[in-house]
Amino acid sequence: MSASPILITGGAQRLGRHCAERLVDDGHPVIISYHRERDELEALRARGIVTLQADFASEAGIQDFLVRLRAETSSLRAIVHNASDWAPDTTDDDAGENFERLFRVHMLAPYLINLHARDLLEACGEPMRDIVHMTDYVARKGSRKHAAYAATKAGLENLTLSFAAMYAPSIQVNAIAPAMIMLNEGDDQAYAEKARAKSAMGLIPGPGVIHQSLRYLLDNRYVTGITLPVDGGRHLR
Ligand SMILES: NC(=O)C1=CN([C@@H]2O[C@H](COP(=O)(O)OP(=O)(O)OC[C@H]3O[C@@H](n4cnc5c(N)ncnc54)[C@H](OP(=O)(O)O)[C@@H]3O)[C@@H](O)[C@H]2O)C=CC1
Ligand SMILES: Nc1nc2c(c(=O)[nH]1)N=C([C@H](O)[C@@H](O)CO)CN2
Repeated sequence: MSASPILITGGAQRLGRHCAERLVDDGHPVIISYHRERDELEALRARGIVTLQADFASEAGIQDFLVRLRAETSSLRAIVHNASDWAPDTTDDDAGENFERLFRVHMLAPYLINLHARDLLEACGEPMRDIVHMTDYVARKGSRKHAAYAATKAGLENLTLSFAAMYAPSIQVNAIAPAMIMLNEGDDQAYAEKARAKSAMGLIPGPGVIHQSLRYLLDNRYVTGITLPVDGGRHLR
């Protein structure tokens, strides 16, 4: 029986792409979702990674993705809910729409995909099956400029507890809560230095630490319902 694929949502760039490529190196078939088509996707496709378009900003988009996911595979080894919109708060008329969009991307999409793709995980013939939610250090701290983002990540963190209880023992459900892992385009040296100073480890590690954390959860059959901080000791500063 061939191995069941691992689904990584939002896997076209940055952390999700790094993990998708490393999981292929580890021998897993991988499916990613992407929001925007772009040339870089060809390199992933060339490695045999299946790419499915998705817009999780609406329930219709989430349901449409699920239909195409089921057409693509009859089982899954794991689901990594990585897709995310790091939108700052807005104070004008679209503040409510901004919050609702982040709720859909960070909470409704993982919730509906976990509910409606459970049977795909149960169909996996391998001994372990996993769901991993990518949350954020700020889920427990809040954020002055990304309150809606932080609140919806906190909701995703809470969904980890509920689904871990619902799905045990056949499916393990955990979260990874990163702090600064990699910079964004346009981040200058001053921003980078300020970001490094926020953690006890004083560095911006890059996406390898997320693959390591994901590997730990995928390989450990006795861990469920936890949130794994990967934040350089932010809480110590
Ligand atoms: N990078 C960091 O330092 C940190 C990251 N995290 C978390 O780790 C995860 C990965 O971070 P990072 O790689 O920086 O994430 P990105 O900002 O690169 O977002 C990941 C993907 O989410 C997709 N996405 C955004 N909106 C939608 C939507 N409406 N529907 C479907 N997909 C969508 C994007 O797709 P597309 O590109 O195709 O538009 C994007 O490629 C995220 O959950 C993030 O919140 C937490 C703390 C720190
Ligand atoms: N979807 C995203 N979420 C987050 C990002 C990002 O680039 N995309 N970046 C961060 C920052 O690194 C933040 O941790 C800096 O303090 C947080 N979330």
